[in-house]
Amino acid sequence: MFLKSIGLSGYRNYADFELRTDSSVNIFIGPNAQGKTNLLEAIYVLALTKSHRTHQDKELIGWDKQQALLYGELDKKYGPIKLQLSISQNGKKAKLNGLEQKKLSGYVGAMNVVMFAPEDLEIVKGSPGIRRRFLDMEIGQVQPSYLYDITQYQKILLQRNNFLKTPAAANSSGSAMLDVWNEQIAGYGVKIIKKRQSFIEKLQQWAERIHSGITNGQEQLLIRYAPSLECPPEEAEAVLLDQFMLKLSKVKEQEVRRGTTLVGPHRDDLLFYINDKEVQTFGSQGQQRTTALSLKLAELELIREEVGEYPILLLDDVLSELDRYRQTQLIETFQDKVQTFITTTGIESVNLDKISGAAIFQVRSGTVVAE
Ligand SMILES: Nc1ncnc2c1ncn2[C@@H]1O[C@H](COP(=O)(O)OP(=O)(O)OP(=O)(O)O)[C@@H](O)[C@H]1O
Repeated sequence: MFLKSIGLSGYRNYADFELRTDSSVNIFIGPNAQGKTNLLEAIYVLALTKSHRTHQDKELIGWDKQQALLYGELDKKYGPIKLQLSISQNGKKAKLNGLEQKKLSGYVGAMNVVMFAPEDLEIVKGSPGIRRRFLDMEIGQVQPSYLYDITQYQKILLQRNNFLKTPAAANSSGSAMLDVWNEQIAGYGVKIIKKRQSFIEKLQQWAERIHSGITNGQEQLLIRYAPSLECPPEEAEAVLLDQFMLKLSKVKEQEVRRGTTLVGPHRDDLLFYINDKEVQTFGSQGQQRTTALSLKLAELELIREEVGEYPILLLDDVLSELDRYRQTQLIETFQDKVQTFITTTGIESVNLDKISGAAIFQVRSGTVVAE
C-alpha cells in the first residue's frame, strides 16, 4: 500500500499541515523536538487510531486546540481509500471514503503500518504489559475480530476485578455472580489465546529466518508464547474453555483474598531466545536491538501474508542506532517494495548510497519543507 498524502490539523505541534508523499522512501531531517516523531506518530495513529508512545489520546491534540484531525489518501491493490480520523475530548470518530464507521474496529485495518522506534527495545527488555500491547496492536490490525474480543475481555475483567474487591465476593450469592463472569471471561479469553498463539507461530517462522540473515547465520532466534493458561496448539477451543473454568475455580479463594483476576490473557507473556539463551536476561544490547528489528521485519512479511500487500514502514530515528551492515540489511528489506518513512537528526547517519529515489524533507517547528 502507498500513502499518497497526509493532512493534519491541531495535531500536536502541527496546526495546519498537508504533505504529498509521492516517493516510496521519504526521509525527514531536523534537530530535536521539531516534530519528526510527531509526524510518524500521526501516520501510525491515522492507521491504528492509537499512538505507539502514549495511551492518552488527549496528548495528541494541539495544546491550544479542541480537536485533532488527521486525514490521508491511500492507494491499495484494490483501489484508493480516503481515511479520516478526528480526536477530541469526547472520543474518536473515523471515516473511510467519507463514510463514518460505527465502530473503530471497522476502520482499523484499512491501512496497515509497522513502526520501528527506539522504544521498541522495550518489547524485548521491558515488562510483559509492553509485549501484550505489542501483540494486541499487531493482531488487531490484521484481524478486526481480535479487537472486539480484547475490548470485551478488558471490560469484563475490570468489572470482575472491581467485584472481587468487595466483601460480597466472599459469600454464596457473590459466588454465583462470579460464575457468570467466569463464563464470559473464559469465553473471550480462549478466543484471544488462540489468536495470539497462531499469530506468534507465524511471527516466529518469519523472525527466525530474518534474524538468521541479519546475523549471517550466527544466531537462531526463537519466539515463544508464555500463556497464563497451558494450551497445546492442537487443543480445541471447547477443551481450553473447560481448562480455563477449572483453573478459575481452583484460584477462586486466592482471587477473593487478593481482589484481582489471576488467570487469563491479561497475564500472558512472550519469550525470546537466541541460541537457546533468553534474550531479556542474557542478550547483549546489540542482540536485543537486533531481536526487536527481526520482530518488526517479520511483521512486514506477516501482514503481507495476511492482507495481500506490504504495510507502510515507519522508521523513527533507528537507522543511526544500527551499524552499517545492519542498516544495509534493513534498507535492502524495504527498498523497492515497502513505502517507508524515516526520521533522522542528520543525513550523515543514514547510508544514503544504498537508498535510491528518496524524497528528503526538512522539519522545523511543525513545518515540513521538501529539499
Ligand atoms: N499536544 C501537543 N501540542 C503542541 N505541541 C506538542 C504537543 N505534544 C508535543 N508537542 C511538541 O512537539 C515537539 C516534539 O516533537 P517530536 O517528538 O516530534 O520531536 P522530534 O523532532 O522527533 O525530536 P527528537 O529528534 O528529539 O525525537 C516538542 O516541541 C513538543 O513541545
